[in-house]
Amino acid sequence: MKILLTGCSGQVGYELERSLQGLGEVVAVDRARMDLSDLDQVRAVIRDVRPSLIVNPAAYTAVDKAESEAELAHRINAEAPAVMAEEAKRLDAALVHYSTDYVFPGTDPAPRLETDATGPVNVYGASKLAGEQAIVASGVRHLIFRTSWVYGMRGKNFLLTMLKLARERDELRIVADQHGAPTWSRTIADSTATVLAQAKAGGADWWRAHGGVYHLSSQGQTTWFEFTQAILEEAGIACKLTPIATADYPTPAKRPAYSVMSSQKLGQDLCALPHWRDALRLCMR
Ligand SMILES: NC(=O)C1=CN([C@@H]2O[C@H](COP(=O)(O)OP(=O)(O)OC[C@H]3O[C@@H](n4cnc5c(N)ncnc54)[C@H](OP(=O)(O)O)[C@@H]3O)[C@@H](O)[C@H]2O)C=CC1
Ligand SMILES: Cc1cn([C@H]2C[C@H](O)[C@@H](COP(=O)(O)OP(=O)(O)O[C@H]3O[C@@H](C)C(=O)[C@@H](O)[C@H]3O)O2)c(=O)[nH]c1=O
Repeated sequence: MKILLTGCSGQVGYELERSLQGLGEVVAVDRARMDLSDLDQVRAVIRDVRPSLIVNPAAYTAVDKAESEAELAHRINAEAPAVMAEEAKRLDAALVHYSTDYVFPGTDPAPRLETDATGPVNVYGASKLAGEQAIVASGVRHLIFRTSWVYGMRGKNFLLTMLKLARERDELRIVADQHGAPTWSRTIADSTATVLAQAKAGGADWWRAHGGVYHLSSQGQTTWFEFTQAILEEAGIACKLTPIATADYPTPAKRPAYSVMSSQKLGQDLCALPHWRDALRLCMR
């Protein structure tokens, strides 16, 4: 199996480059080799590499900035995946793509299922949903993993921001009315590899039976405030934490109040997922 992996400098891409090694030859490309805002280049690289599988964790992930860069976010998160899908189909290859809890409006306080109605409340979420829809519409063999609140010990993420701020400030004010499930980048990469090992063994029949959209988030749920408490507890850092309302932390992008997803479908069919608190402990150790 020849795997074209995008975004290998990102949180998930970095972990995937390691996790996918046992599955075949991994051709990992970064922005310098394949810029997702250049659709001709995306097409050309795929035609040059001729993969049997494309794994695409690259994305425009700056949620607030996307509000003022909607066109760029849409090109990277929707149009580039559409080109990947089209080219993968031409090659009879499969496509693994990542999406987000932010495709949901977050108004209903029950874990979302894959079959639930979407309705993004910000530009980033809308661009990611458009990417999902383009892939599904293309008819390519695909897996779309919707994940949430991704963190790890490298890259740009909430955990590293909180560790930095807690060392610099006496007090942190953190929103306590947005609910979600923090998910370690390594959990995403290892789960992807587990599922792809099954796909490799099962061939075309496997994709017919199991292809589609899956929620891939850690078990349990929390708020950004409680997540910060847990991070500082693991790091042994004492800093005053004050819970605040979303309204007291104005941002350019609106965020869903409740974006917990049920990963039961993935857990039952293909791969068990850890509780967010256990994964956080493991990550920080
Ligand atoms: N981060 C999160 O909290 C969440 C992420 N997701 C989804 O999971 C997936 C992985 O996210 P994550 O690893 O956290 O994201 P990161 O922001 O850590 O990494 C994004 C990657 O995309 C690359 N990239 C961005 N723009 C371009 C471009 N124009 N051309 C080529 N590469 C580009 C970045 O390259 P460079 O280093 O050069 O910028 C980087 O390698 C994405 O699909 C994201 O939407 C879903 C839910 C939560
Ligand atoms: C820095 C900071 C943030 N916050 C709030 C702002 C926001 O509501 C919440 C999270 O902040 P962030 O901007 O780090 O997180 P955000 O960029 O919204 O994270 C999202 O990223 C994209 C890519 C996804 O797909 C989502 O699943 C989700 O992980 O924390 C505070 O309350 N206090 C603070 O000091």
